[in-house]
Amino acid sequence: MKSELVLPAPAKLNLFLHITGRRPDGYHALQTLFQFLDYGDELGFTLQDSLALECNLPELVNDDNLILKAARLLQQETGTQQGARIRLDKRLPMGGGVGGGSSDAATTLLGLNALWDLQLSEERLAELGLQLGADVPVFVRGSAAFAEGVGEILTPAHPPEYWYLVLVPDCHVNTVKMYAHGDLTRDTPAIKVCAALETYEEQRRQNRLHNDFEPLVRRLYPEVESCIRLLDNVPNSSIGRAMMSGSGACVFVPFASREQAESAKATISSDSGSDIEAFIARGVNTSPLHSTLHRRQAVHQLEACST
Ligand SMILES: C[C@](O)(CO)[C@H](O)COP(=O)(O)OP(=O)(O)OC[C@H]1O[C@@H](n2ccc(N)nc2=O)[C@H](O)[C@@H]1O
Ligand SMILES: Nc1ncnc2c1ncn2[C@@H]1O[C@H](COP(=O)(O)OP(=O)(O)OP(=O)(O)O)[C@@H](O)[C@H]1O
Repeated sequence: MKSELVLPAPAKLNLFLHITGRRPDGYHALQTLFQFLDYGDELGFTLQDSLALECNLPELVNDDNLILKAARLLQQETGTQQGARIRLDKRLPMGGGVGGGSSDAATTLLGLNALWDLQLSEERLAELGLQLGADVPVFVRGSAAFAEGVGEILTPAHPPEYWYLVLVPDCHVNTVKMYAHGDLTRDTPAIKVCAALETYEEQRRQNRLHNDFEPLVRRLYPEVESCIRLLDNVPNSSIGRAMMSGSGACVFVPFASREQAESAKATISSDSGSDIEAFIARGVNTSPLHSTLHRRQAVHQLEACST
């Protein structure tokens, strides 16, 4: 039986997000700090003649799925005739602002590049990824980063790797609609990359970080507003205030340890008496996708040495 290449597709958080302008093509100029979470979807890749996608959520199996788009883009780019059975175990909330679809696309680009032995550089894969979505390049590069442009100009960053309690409000926020909304703030002054990175932790401690989507999304989606209030008002040992990721809906709050995040999660579910979906994950500056691929490469090198 052919073996399956199993790879993670981690979530991301936007630790802050500024919209600094709108380009002539309608896309928005951003400045944002991306960090990965050690939590996400799982993909499995097995060689076969044709392309096929399987998923625990059957409604995600369609031609618009970014996984199939990424696989076809690689076939077009390289002319390869190879195919694959791709298994998606979907765990990340959709329309959650944690980049699930984009991460799946990036894992597919890196996974099939390895499975089909295409030898494309990470730089080329990031360029291909940008054709699929503005959030794909950071997942391809695999390093926490300060991002500019539409999110593709990346400067590696090393924010503290806190534990996060992430609440998943019971609503889907449509990214395209939020970017198009008349009330969105689009004129946050641009900051210098070195200043942004040097002062990040101090700004965070002083609760001075912000996400330009947040006021609009809180106003339009009461579910998001109430999750942020819940995180800010329930007594807990968080080390900062709650913020929203991307264009929403997920909101997150940092803790110094997993235990503290677990205990806040328990307090929130008992005090609020609600069953809001939540998960705990660690912020990591190297993508779990890249850690897995590096381990796999090291094992292959060891095997090659011992034969
Ligand atoms: C909100 C974020 O998640 C922050 O990281 C991203 O900016 C969204 O990235 P994404 O979901 O990968 O977005 P894409 O799939 O590339 O674009 C969807 C739509 O969002 C709008 N869009 C996206 C990114 C951007 N910098 N400006 C935009 O105006 C465009 O109308 C675009 O047609
Ligand atoms: N593999 C995929 N997984 C999830 N959604 C996908 C996928 N491929 C395409 N989509 C489509 O993309 C939409 C948004 O998905 P996603 O989960 O990436 O949103 P998001 O977390 O808000 O992303 P972002 O933070 O990049 O704005 C979904 O509603 C779905 O229609």
